[in-house]
Amino acid sequence: MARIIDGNAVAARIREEVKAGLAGLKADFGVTPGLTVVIVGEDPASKVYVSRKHKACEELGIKSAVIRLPADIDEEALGAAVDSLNDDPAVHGILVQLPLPKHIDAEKVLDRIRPDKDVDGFHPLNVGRLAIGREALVPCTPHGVIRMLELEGIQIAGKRAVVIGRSNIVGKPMANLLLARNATVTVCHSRTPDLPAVTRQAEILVAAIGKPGFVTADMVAPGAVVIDVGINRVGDKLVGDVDFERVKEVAAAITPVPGGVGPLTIAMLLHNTVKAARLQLTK
Ligand SMILES: Nc1nc2c(c(=O)[nH]1)N[C@@H](CN(C=O)c1ccc(C(=O)N[C@@H](CCC(=O)O)C(=O)O)cc1)CN2
Repeated sequence: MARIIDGNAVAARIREEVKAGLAGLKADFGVTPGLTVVIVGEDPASKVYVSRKHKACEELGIKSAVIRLPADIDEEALGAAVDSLNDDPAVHGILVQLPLPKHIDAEKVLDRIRPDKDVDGFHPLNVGRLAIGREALVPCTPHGVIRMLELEGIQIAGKRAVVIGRSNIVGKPMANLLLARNATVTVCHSRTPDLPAVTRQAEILVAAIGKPGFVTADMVAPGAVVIDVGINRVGDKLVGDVDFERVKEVAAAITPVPGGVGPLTIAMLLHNTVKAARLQLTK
């Protein structure tokens, strides 16, 4: 049976690293970094995630603020709120919680965040810098997966990695991060012919599709490392994109849902907030 990777334990180790980074910022510049999260509307899951982000900041000693805006706010008013955070020197990190209401063009709003305050790493400048191997603020979830592999002692260089899903938030940055660490990377998606034949080649398989139980045991090579990025609500249960119970019998290591990749998203946000502050202070 596979080793079950404990995402909460990995997140705790990352928070210790962030603590050291915070102490370094204090010592070098006398600064405590500030993160502001903007949430629009009343999506229940988003509210939970935003309050977890706030709590995680407070626990570590990062200044945290949450701006709550009504669901019917127009795009320009939301953009103006971002502009004022861009101009506020006490705010080192800005995050607009997704999803946004349908009438708002999320891309336009995210593009308005100053790239050096873009702690989500979604701004085209950060996306491009990551793609060409330059220093960047990197999306939290895929960066968390990389840190998890590293801290768990799982080798990436020289491995065949397959990423299922090509979203801008997870799939594409995940592929770029694995490539930057010298994996041989294949990205699969809804138009990939014979997807199981491709996934069976993977030594590291990352599932980021958003379909409960999509990855079945016959799609996984014996001894593979399986990382489940899916967070799907089925009834009152939270399940991943991987059929955990069966795949764990085939894989060498696997992440559960909940308790796998999810906790790393917030830990890496803390990391990015400290990194953003340092970027701004050393300009
Ligand atoms: N601006 C952003 N919006 C969203 C992001 C993001 O990275 N930036 N990611 C997701 C939501 N998200 C953070 O915002 C997030 C998702 C899941 C978890 C987490 O800890 N999951 C736990 C279980 C949580 C539960 O019980 O509901 C787990 O998997 O163990 C944290 C943050 C979409 N929006």
